[in-house]
Amino acid sequence: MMENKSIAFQNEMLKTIIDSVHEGIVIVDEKAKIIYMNKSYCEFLEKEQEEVIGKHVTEVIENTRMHIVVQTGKEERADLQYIKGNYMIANRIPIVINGKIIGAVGTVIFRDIHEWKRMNSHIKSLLLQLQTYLEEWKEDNGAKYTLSDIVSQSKQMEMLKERVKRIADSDVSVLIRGESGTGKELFAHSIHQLSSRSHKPFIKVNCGAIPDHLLESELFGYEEGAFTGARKGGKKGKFQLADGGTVFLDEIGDMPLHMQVKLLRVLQEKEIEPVGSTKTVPVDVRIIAATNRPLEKLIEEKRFREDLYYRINVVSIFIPPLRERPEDISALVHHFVNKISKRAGKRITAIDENVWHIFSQHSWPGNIRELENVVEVAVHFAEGETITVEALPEYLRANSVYQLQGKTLKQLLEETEKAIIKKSLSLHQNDKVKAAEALGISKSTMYEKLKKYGLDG
Ligand SMILES: Nc1ncnc2c1ncn2[C@@H]1O[C@H](COP(=O)(O)OP(=O)(O)OP(=O)(O)O)[C@@H](O)[C@H]1O
Repeated sequence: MMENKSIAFQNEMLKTIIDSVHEGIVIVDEKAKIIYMNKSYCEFLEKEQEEVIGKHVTEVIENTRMHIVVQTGKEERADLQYIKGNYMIANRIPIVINGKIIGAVGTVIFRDIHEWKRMNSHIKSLLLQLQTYLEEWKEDNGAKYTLSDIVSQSKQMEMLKERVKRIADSDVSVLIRGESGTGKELFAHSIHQLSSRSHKPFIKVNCGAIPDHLLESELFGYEEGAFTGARKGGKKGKFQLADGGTVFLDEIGDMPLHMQVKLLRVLQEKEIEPVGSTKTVPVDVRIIAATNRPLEKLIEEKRFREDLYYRINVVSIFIPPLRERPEDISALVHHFVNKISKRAGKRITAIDENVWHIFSQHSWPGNIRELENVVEVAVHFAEGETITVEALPEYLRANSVYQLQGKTLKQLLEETEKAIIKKSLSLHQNDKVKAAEALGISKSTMYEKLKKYGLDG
């Protein structure tokens, strides 16, 4: 029993090995009937394994000599064999047990390495093309981010992520609110990724960026001849392209009223009517909308339809501005420093404490997008491996001077003096004499101040 099991195991193991190699391998018995042919060989000959097993080898392989090897018992190595328009290198080895020939093993590979290389580079270029298409497709149709791309440490954001996990898989419409640059688009991508629609397209429409007269055809497509300049054969709109997936309506607060009416009808009827067509087309999409505009106020002013508001606002997600979650700043800065320094080929190992101070005092009106831009500038302008205040954009440095935080005039003056001395030293490659000269102070005063501010190390 045990022995049987091990034979079955060995058989399976051998089959797996033989099938996993690139060479073509064939095994024949003493009558030159095929006992086994591996996958590569079958694929190359365009034959099925079941169909070749049991057949005489000459019926299956052109110009073979396997039937001769089982008679002569002489191995043949590196023989050129012409098969299916290719010269192959063939090896044929008899299997001998107790002096008796019981079969033979044959292997074939492509004749020369150039041919292999040519094939290889052909395949590589095909793969590259495929990759490019895939990336383009993903760019247009795929969600690029998932929840793990949303860097955060604050309680508010962690709770938000939990909420997103809970609602993502249902098909309800989600309205994402938050100031510009808070990460609304990131959340929209993540919701799609977590939903059962994730393998279907995620299509973004920037309602604020498309001119009024084009928005309808962008969203719902058009028929051939719908207007002058219309493409032959018409064009599919974003809703049709997203069928089965998600449409992300960014800046929905900027959608013109006449389009709001049409959008509402589509959401209610679940069908669209392409421009210039009289027929409707059913569509199955989930809606995620985002805005930084005060929709309730727009409703009061009759600039946003209340019925549409209720339709898209089944679940609403509010992303707090960065100034309300300062705990996230440090994690975000480290994340962006890593990302940007890698891309810029720079090594950044530290961030000066004054930089952290400025970051914690700033109100970040542009939220994470602003923070990312600031880090980008800082990484590029950093001299050496530390990001210092000098590398920050001018407006942040200027603002920081007016951050009094209950400090005495003496403290503020000292902080400023220290920053100026550091700047002068860095401008003069740490040459203390030159830095002192440039600031119009004596050498001894310079040394005194360096000691006072702990800059003499
Ligand atoms: N928590 C986060 N972690 C990492 N990157 C973030 C985070 N939040 C935002 N970002 C980055 O900040 C930038 C702005 O984010 P996003 O475009 O999602 O903001 P938005 O709220 O949609 O802005 P807008 O309203 O202006 O369209 C993007 O580059 C995004 O990758």
